[in-house]
Amino acid sequence: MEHVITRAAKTATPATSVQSTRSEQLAGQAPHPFSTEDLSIYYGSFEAVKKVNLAFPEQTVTALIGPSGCGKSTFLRSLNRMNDEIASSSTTGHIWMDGQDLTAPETDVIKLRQQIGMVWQRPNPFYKSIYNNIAFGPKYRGVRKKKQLDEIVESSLRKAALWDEVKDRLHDSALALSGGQQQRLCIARALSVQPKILLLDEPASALDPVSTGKVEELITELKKELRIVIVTHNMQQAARISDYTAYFYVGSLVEHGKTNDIFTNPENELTQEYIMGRFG
Ligand SMILES: Nc1ncnc2c1ncn2[C@@H]1O[C@H](COP(=O)(O)OP(=O)(O)OP(=O)(O)O)[C@@H](O)[C@H]1O
Repeated sequence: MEHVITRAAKTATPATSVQSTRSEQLAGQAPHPFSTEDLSIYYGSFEAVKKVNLAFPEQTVTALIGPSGCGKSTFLRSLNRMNDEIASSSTTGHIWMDGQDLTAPETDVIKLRQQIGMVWQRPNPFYKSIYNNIAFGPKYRGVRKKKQLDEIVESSLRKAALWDEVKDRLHDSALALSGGQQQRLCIARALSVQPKILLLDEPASALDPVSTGKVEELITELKKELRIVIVTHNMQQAARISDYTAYFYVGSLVEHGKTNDIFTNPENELTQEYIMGRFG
């Protein structure tokens, strides 16, 4: 059974992280199937993310919100070890997935990034055909049979709600697609290797309202199969699509709880100010 997620105390300040540690919360229990424990992330000696404890329940969307520079993207990128690519970055604490500590040096990060897919703010399709964008990951994993690849391409594009728009031009360049279609293609590409978790870093911020709506619908559909973690500056979007919201401020997790509670009755004054300011 997944552990209950606590909300932060009303009076605490972000400087003294308001989340209790997992050892306090969950003494004697196994780690949550996908969670962080006292996760800190540094650039050199600068602590960009401070001892964050956060759990992501199955079949839910968690929105990470907060002012610019508060560590949302850094935290998100660390979940599949993408932050390792930044030379000055280092991590303390733990990221748990199914009992494994993903921060362990022996973690196979290539495999990990198949299990925890990521979609960036700006669509970044490969300079390849639509088909080959999707088939790339499965081929890399050893799928060779054309029939099997065809099936993966179709099912991934269907899941990303793009199949009907591209089924007659699968061998055209992916770069000929609109921005919104390219972003759904990037989601389909992440889905092609059957991830358990999808990380989305402001996936709709570069899109027009119609494309944004399609991506939001897609997220709501995909959460039936996946855990989704999304960074967004768009409060309406967070309120529409997420089940849980985590508010970050200068690297600390200030408050985390059910989205409806966070938006209607935030416990921490900082959350309240941010949400009122952004919503009002
Ligand atoms: N590659 C890097 N090297 C050094 N410092 C970095 C790097 N990336 C981010 N930072 C710093 O870490 C802190 C958190 O940045 P991050 O991008 O995670 O914040 P964010 O909340 O996602 O911001 P935004 O909403 O503007 O995208 C900031 O002070 C930022 O300047």
